[in-house]
Amino acid sequence: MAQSTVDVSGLTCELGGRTLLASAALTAVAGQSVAVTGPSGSGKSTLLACLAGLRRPTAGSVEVCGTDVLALRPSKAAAWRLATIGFVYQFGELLPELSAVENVALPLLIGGGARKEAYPAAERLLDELGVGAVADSPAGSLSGGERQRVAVARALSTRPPVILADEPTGALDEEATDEVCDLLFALPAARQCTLVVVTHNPVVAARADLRLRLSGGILSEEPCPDMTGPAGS
Ligand SMILES: Nc1ncnc2c1ncn2[C@@H]1O[C@H](COP(=O)(O)OP(=O)(O)OP(=O)(O)O)[C@@H](O)[C@H]1O
Repeated sequence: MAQSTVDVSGLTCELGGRTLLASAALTAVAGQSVAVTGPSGSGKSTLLACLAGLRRPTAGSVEVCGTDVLALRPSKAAAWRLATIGFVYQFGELLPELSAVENVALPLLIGGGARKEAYPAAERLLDELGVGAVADSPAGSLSGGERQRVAVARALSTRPPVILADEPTGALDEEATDEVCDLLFALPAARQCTLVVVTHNPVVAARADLRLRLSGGILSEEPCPDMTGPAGS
């Protein structure tokens, strides 16, 4: 069996007097996609923050690609995160004054990469993701769909084994949602990475290999939805 890239157990997180995660468990392997749904405020983003070592849980263990995330020293955590995790957020969170290619090259430059390698690599990624034509456009001028594709390219720039996407299609119309989903859900197989997507959209969640729901602190597996009926058609 493939080795887990994400291995979480007993994850408990109490915040503001609420138990957002009560002994949650999650295991995912390279090549697998996971969707997490649940009511607003249930703690989905908090779960991602725990996976990335950005939030310290109250209890439990978080292992990502063999690293005990909770044991990471603060001085090592940022470099580990840069190499291991790519983030995609709801509004892209690109730097609007920088061009698309500059945004995508940035993680490579921050990681100590040379400009002469970072920029061609960023351009290649933008081409691969179908947004090569906007490489030199300021990120602030892009459409929602273009912005999210560029955000995915940025997340992939350091070739991380884990991609965490928090409502990556939450600001997109149906057509752009489909396009960005096509791109995102192709990543695990194409790049042998693990994708964890937080979403409110059941159509997006249905595309994942593993669907989890977080509600009342309980993270539980959801059965494969029937998308053939009137509600899903
Ligand atoms: N630093 C904090 N201190 C106290 N409460 C917090 C803190 N950060 C987040 N919360 C609360 O924790 C709860 C869970 O937040 P989180 O963003 O993880 O939920 P979510 O499921 O991702 O929500 P949404 O779907 O609306 O994005 C919310 O009620 C939020 O207000």
